[in-house]
Amino acid sequence: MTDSLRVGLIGSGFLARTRARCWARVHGVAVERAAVASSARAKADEFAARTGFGRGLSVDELLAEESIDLVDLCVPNRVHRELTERAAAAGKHVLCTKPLAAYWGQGLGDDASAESVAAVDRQDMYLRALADANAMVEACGAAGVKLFYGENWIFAPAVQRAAQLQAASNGLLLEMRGWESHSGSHSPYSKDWRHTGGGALLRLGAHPIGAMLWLKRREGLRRRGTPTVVTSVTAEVADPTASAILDGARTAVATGWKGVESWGMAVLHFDDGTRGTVFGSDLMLGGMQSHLSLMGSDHRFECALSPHDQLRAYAPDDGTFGSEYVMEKVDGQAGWSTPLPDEDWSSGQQGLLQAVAEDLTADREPRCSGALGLDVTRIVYAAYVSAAEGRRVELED
Ligand SMILES: NC(=O)C1=CN([C@@H]2O[C@H](COP(=O)(O)OP(=O)(O)OC[C@H]3O[C@@H](n4cnc5c(N)ncnc54)[C@H](OP(=O)(O)O)[C@@H]3O)[C@@H](O)[C@H]2O)C=CC1
Ligand SMILES: O=C1CO[C@H](CO)[C@@H](O)[C@@H]1O
Repeated sequence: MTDSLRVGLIGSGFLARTRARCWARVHGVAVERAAVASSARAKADEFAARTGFGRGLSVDELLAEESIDLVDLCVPNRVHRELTERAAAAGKHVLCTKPLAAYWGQGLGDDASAESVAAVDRQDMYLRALADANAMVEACGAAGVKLFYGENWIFAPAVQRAAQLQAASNGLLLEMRGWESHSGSHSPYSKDWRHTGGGALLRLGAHPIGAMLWLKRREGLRRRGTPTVVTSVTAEVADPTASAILDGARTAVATGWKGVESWGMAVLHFDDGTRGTVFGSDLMLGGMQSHLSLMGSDHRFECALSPHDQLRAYAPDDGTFGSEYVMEKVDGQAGWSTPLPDEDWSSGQQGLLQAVAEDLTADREPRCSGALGLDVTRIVYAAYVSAAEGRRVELED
């Protein structure tokens, strides 16, 4: 048991910026923001200077830095496995963001096109992605380091409080509905199977899937002494922006997806007969929409992660509030808006890092572990099989 933690960050993009803010606010554990590495050393130096996150290093240097305890991976899905294995081999604990693993063209060669990756049979994708997720869990186990799965939804205060109230009720969660949606990712990697390994269902739907698995697992353990798990999945995916009819129409949502879906839905069938329905969509204007509805036998919760209306603002024009930020994926200020008072808190990013720091320094089981990430990967790729083959997929398949 220690009370300090030295963190190395890999990546200097969107998530890395969020993590840099959140690591600075962890309390009760002395977190040293030791170093950052990115695809290029210059980017790491610039990130360190801008955010105050230690110093810039190359990835090799960061992994060789003996004093770093935990590596926080904020890099495209394509490199999650490789960097997790390298960090574990270097004796470092790992926090890997969602999705834990993905199919981005393993086995096709470095020059495979986005189209050839997209054409791979979904069963093969399922097996490859799952093999990677398993390998990550095993590598960390063999090295004796912890693998944390970075699912922020679980630590959103709204979800945490709902889970606490649910535990206090007698009720059973009968139906859950969750979605994360916006109008298209900022990341150029996200449009391409070769980097992301899927579309909206993987990139956005992974969040509600993670939260649902976590909630039903807890509920099962509490009510019947065994985790409630998903046994089969039914799903649909599509890219409605590829429609020729869209040509010439005014379009504010992202377009140009390279074979990945911009919309996906999956029905999770739990072994107690209850259901979870998940949506991931890049077709929803109006900023980040993250919501979880929990319909219990004697209760109901509406967890509004984003937006929520703790603060509503009106501005006659863009620029009324200077260059102030409103919320994720909202660029303008004009009209009514919902500036989130503390987005890192309400999204659960802050709570996630607090939990990682506490679990590591207390040397206890991660509250959000690689095993959960593995299950999410399994469900997403089973969903892709279901969507491709038009059938319900049993997870033993
Ligand atoms: N709520 C959440 O939990 C969120 C999770 N994510 C996840 O975070 C990951 C990154 O996404 P995001 O931050 O949006 O993407 P960005 O494109 O904004 O950032 C990715 C970063 O990784 C760097 N990078 C790419 N390849 C390597 C490599 N081999 N070694 C070191 N650095 C590398 C990139 O450098 P360069 O720009 O030079 O290529 C860039 O700095 C994804 O897995 C995504 O799913 C993302 C957003 C939110
Ligand atoms: O939460 C999120 C917000 O959007 C990003 C880009 O689509 C996702 O990668 C991420 O998981």
